[in-house]
Amino acid sequence: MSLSDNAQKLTIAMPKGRIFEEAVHFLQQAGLQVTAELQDSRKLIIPVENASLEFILAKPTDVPTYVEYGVADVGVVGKDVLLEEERDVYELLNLRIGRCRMVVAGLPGWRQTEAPRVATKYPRIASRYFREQGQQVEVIKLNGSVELAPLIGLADRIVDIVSTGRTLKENGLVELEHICDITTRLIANRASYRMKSEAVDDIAQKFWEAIPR
Ligand SMILES: Nc1ncnc2c1ncn2[C@@H]1O[C@H](COP(=O)(O)OP(=O)(O)OP(=O)(O)O)[C@@H](O)[C@H]1O
Ligand SMILES: O=P(O)(O)OC[C@H]1O[C@H](OP(=O)(O)OP(=O)(O)O)[C@H](O)[C@@H]1O
Repeated sequence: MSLSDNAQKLTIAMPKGRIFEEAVHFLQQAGLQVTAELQDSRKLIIPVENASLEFILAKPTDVPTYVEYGVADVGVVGKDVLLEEERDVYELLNLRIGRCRMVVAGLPGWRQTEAPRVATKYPRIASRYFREQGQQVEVIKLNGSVELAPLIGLADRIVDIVSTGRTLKENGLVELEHICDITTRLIANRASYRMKSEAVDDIAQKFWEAIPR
């Protein structure tokens, strides 16, 4: 049964920013009628004509929040955000897009110091990683351009995302430890997964078939 025949309206939270284009292309590959409005408009709520679908365009870090609270039934979001935000949602699919990796990085020739400082956009991921490594660190939360921290003496190391490695290289930093690989995921609200199971299963099936293999 197609979504348009399905009486259950589905709200999908989409991540604005870096992976938005890739996510929109994925939706098109999954056969969803994505209009140019989804890409060109500044609107944040975009209904899909003739389909029981509605997109909300959110900051990536907020996608799991909208899904946990049920104002979005499903969401497209990076695994880094899921690991950092720890929201109570179902993770349905690894979409295998938005590929990158979470690493520890710093200046070459870095040496262990007493309780080193680690700067990151991901304090929970960083704290958990160093705890698992048995290392005591002071985590400093930043909201972006994290590579600055070792260059200006704010921190000894950073925990951040890398994909091409260009930002690290152009700032004279090197990868020191690999934490985990990151890709984009499809998540669902727990109640929607039961109450709108037909519509959620339908969209999950369409996404499953569109996953690059
Ligand atoms: N360099 C990268 N290469 C590939 N994917 C990335 C990269 N950086 C982030 N991502 C993925 O894209 C998602 C969104 O990243 P983006 O930078 O757009 O969000 P953000 O950090 O919330 O935005 P902002 O940088 O404006 O604060 C991340 O959650 C991650 O999964
Ligand atoms: O390995 P690269 O291809 O150079 O990508 C890595 C950069 O991408 C992300 O930054 P983003 O552009 O998302 O901005 P931000 O620093 O504000 O997070 C990440 O924080 C790194 O800075």
